[in-house]
Amino acid sequence: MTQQTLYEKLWDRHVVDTLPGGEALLYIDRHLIHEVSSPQAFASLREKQRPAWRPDANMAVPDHAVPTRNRELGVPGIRDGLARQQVRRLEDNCRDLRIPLINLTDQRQGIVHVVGPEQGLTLPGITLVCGDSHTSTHGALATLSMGIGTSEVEHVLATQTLRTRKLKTLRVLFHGELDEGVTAKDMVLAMIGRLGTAGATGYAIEYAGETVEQLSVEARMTLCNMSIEAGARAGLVAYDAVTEAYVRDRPGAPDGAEWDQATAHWRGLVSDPRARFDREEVFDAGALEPQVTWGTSPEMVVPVTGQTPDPRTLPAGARGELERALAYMGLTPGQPLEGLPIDRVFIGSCTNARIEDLRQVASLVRGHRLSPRIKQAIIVPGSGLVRLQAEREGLADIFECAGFEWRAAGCSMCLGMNDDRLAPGERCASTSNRNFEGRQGKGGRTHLMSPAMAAAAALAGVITDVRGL
Ligand SMILES: CC(C)[C@H](C(=O)O)[C@@H](O)C(=O)O
Ligand code: SF4
Repeated sequence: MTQQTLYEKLWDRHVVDTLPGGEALLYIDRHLIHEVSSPQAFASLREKQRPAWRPDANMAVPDHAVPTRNRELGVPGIRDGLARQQVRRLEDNCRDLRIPLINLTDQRQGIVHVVGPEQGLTLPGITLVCGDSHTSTHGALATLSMGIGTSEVEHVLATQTLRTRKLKTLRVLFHGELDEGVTAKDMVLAMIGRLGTAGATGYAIEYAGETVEQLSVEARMTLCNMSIEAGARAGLVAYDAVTEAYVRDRPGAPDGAEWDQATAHWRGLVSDPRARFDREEVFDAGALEPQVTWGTSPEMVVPVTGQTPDPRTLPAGARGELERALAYMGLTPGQPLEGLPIDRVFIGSCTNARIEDLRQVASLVRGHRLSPRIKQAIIVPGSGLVRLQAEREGLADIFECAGFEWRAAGCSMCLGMNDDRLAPGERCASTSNRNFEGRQGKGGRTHLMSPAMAAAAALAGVITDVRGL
């Protein structure tokens, strides 16, 4: 029997046609929509008077531009005019094309990549796209998921298909047991550190090995989420009993006889034992330390016990990027990361704002107070349902007693498109996925890390090794 990788199986089952020039037409089972990347697509369809081909295959939710305070005010409560218009336009567009929308005041609202899996809109074996690069997140459920551009959003709305090229396959194997305080975030940051931000360009990454098998679906989402930060278009984890337990009873999951049929099919969503990958990378997860980025790209990452690099160790022509990053970050060559004073803490984003992330933070900050050095520490749940769950479990009280601000769901300070921003020069311990210049606000300095490490930084007021807490 031919041996196929998971990616190849998902691909073959969705190809509608092969096109001249090496592209294929791929059937798209699920399309998720947010307010930032969709307006032109809707406008163009309106101009051409084209309807949505399958409105019910879509789901829209505003997340990027939404405020994380005063949410009871709904859309009129959005202070920024542009943001208000974006959210309003999403509502209007969905009404016009009869596309289901989870609106701002709906309890299920949240970051599109948190909402999809939570609602069972993301299912094993399907193809899923969204006009957002972190759509790779959904691959944690053995879903072929990819970020697309605005013109492709239009194409998917109109035809329920995507023109795309087949990716190469990269298997990233993690062996060994993670140390206490070391998480999926550290695994993926270490991977990006080794591969570089363009290291997996043109590939779909499948995460495998016993470390990955031991991870929860939420942690697998953290891995898949940041695949794009290594240049990969998609991330995948094979279907197993962990996946099955996660999907069961989700609102969009099949039930009754359909559940049995579906799971019988889903159990085949694994790479065959002798399937050939185009490339393989192996990591010793047991030797991993908590990771922290020091620079302005996710690949500029070191273990927390490490230090910033020294550009002088590179040939003269190659120093520019490091020098610029160090200058922007206000750091010097060879400076240790541990002990670096932090101004703000952001715990949130589609990488790390699910309930398990919040439980981990709560377990560390319970009964403690934020360091007086910290100007502000915010915790932004990935969805309204995560927020509700955290409140039920008493986590929100723990956060507030410790001095954190407890907010409503959205992308928040992951990117400066809403009210939550860094001021110039401020240094932030952040659980998000991008540390580009100005990403969290003009002149802001971002250090990416796990929720556990961000919690440790909040208590210590400086970057600190969570293993010592
Ligand atoms: C605004 C949106 C299109 C963008 C993305 O594609 O990823 C954003 O979510 C991000 O994280 O930078
Ligand atoms: S949380 Fe951040 S990375 Fe995720 S979709 Fe929103 S802006 Fe993009």
